[in-house]
Amino acid sequence: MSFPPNTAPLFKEITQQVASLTTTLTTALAQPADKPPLDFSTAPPDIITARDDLLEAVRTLNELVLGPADRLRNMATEYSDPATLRWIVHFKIASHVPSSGSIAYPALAAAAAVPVAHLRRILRYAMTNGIFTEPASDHVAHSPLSALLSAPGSVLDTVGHAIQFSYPVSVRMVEMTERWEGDEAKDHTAFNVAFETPLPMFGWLKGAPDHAARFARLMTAINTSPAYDVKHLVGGYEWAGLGGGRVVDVGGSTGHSSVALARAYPALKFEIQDLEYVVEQNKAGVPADVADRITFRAHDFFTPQPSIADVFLLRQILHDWPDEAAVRILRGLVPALERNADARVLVMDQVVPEPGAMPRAKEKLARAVDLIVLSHFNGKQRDLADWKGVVRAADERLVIRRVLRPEGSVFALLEVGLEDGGKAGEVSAGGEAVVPEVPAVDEAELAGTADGDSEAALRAVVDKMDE
Ligand SMILES: C[S@@+](CC[C@H](N)C(=O)[O-])C[C@H]1O[C@@H](n2cnc3c(N)ncnc32)[C@H](O)[C@@H]1O
Repeated sequence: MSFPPNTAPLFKEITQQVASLTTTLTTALAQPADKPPLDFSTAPPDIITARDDLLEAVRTLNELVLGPADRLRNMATEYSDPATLRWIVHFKIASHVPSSGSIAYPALAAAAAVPVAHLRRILRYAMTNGIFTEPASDHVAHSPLSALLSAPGSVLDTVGHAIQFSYPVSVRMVEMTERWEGDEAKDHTAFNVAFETPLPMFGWLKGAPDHAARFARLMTAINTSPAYDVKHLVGGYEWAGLGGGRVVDVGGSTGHSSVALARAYPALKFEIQDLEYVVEQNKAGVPADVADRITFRAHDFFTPQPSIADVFLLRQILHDWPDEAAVRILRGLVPALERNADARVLVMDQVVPEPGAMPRAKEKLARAVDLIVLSHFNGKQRDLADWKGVVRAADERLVIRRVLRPEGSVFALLEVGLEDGGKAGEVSAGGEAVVPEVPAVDEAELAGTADGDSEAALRAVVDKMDE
């Protein structure tokens, strides 16, 4: 028996990567070699890439050493990791452990109101994952990991939401498929099975204030992280070229995108559209310096667009919806595009890469988000073929003219317009244009392929729903 031949070279490569990253951290960041930063998210891009490469190499080495059978066994049997974490978070164990020193198991059990026998066995398993330590016989103390679970903060919010909300949903995907066989209704999901409710997730959250508040904090944290920053919208498109044009921010929520754009482009005017109650909540909150150029309008985006504008912005809207709904939202904008030959739709959302096109860890994360939106509310993270499918299904004259990828942004900008709008390819790219000029290519790519077939099927479904 031996390890695969590429094991030793990989180990050597990892050693070199560790040495190089350590040097970079100590010199570039003046970081003591024995104390690496815990949070790499704010590090310069080259350091993040070096760390990603190292993690990928370590993962590959781990897989080589394990071999196929043990890799599968590990994947299948590590369910105790999330299960114990869920128990610890649910009973708020970490908050009862002192920040320094330790506490005896019976005292900790009494403080958390749990049976000491369960506590001891579950914590001793968790300790093998580095959560808590047992520095003296029958005493529990914090580890760096458990300390993060002891007080409110973004780590506890992320872990708590994942483990108490999404994890029970994820294990119900079998029932979702068996019960609804791929039906895309928002109330036919693994969430509905796990939470035994007929309500769609966002409707259910309205009646669950604790879950809703944590979810809102999490969304705020994500939306304010660098990859989601609204600066990518502001700098990623040729807004200045619109002169004194009008932008409709469809599903604009609080209007933070429009406010940022209004500040950067003093000639532009904005209308923020959303559901009536959202408009009522937000219309008084527009900052005074841009208030004269921003208006609100209650509008359901499943109905025809009433406003005239140069740009209809759909930021983080369509991924919330299954294909048939995304098609109806886009279709609602077509009359507005017909009214103004210069008008375009700007979709800011993720474009999932082709399988294998990015490092595995990143691809895994992107695909995990896709499974979350599928299992929770029948949403969809789309690749380019999916985007082309929904766009063409909305109206056969509608095309993706360009896909712009602002550097550092998790989202791409898809410029969508009517084929006969006469604007294709005229505007220079504000980021990397991966599809410089699309219509003819789209037709060829879609025709006769599985995507073309699904687009036709999709259009038929939506046409039927419209009847
Ligand atoms: C994920 S948020 C995106 C908000 C904003 N565009 C952004 O980028 O942060 C989705 C928004 O769509 C709005 N929305 C949901 N259903 C809607 C509908 N039928 N018509 C109009 N807006 C709707 C929600 O109220 C929410 O503000």
